[in-house]
Amino acid sequence: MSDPVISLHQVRKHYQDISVLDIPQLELNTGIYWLKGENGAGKTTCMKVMAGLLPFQGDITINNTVNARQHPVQFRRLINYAEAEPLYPAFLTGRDLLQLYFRTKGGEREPILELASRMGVDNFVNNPVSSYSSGMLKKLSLLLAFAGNPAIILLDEPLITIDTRTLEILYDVIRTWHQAGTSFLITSHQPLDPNELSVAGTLTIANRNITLN
Ligand SMILES: Nc1ncnc2c1ncn2[C@@H]1O[C@H](COP(=O)(O)OP(=O)(O)OP(=O)(O)O)[C@@H](O)[C@H]1O
Repeated sequence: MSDPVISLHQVRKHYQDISVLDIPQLELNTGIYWLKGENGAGKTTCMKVMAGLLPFQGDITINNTVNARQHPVQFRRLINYAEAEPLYPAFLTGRDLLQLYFRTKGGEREPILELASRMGVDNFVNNPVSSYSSGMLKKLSLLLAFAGNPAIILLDEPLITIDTRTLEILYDVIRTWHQAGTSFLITSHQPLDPNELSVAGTLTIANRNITLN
């Protein structure tokens, strides 16, 4: 059997003294996963913890070798995260952010520039993000999530805000990247369309823990 793309061991997260996550063990093999749970269950917190954006207790490892604490730079290059409601410094342009991601995440630029053109991000990439609509911001954040050579991409509510044409492109690019070996963890309050994505498992977050079905 292949190594898990990501494994969590004794992962705990508190906000002040309130416990939000207590995950004894979770291992995901390569695939596309749907992460579901009620409002406030901890989906966003879990993604931010996995992406190395929030402090936590415990261990998270990618590809069985790259540990969030021991190899923080390498770890963050292997996991990308797109926020449900992205916010960026108002004065930056989409192009500034693309350049920043290219520098920090590495990887080939050409596929991302092609995707920018396909998604229509090209049309506004030189404008400051303060001028973007919520859908434009969402498109930019989804585009940035594909930068570099991530082993796993975390998409927080990617299906909201974007128009139907962009949704088709998103499904298509998820399928293409997945065929090339990238895994996905996707939160959505609606089930992922089985005609569009073949899901390896459903993760349910409840009572601070995650179960895989
Ligand atoms: N910065 C914070 N400070 C304190 N508590 C927080 C903070 N962020 C989230 N929480 C709490 O952590 C819990 C989990 O929140 P989280 O945003 O992870 O849930 P979620 O499953 O993504 O919810 P939703 O489906 O509503 O987006 C909630 O009880 C929330 O109030």
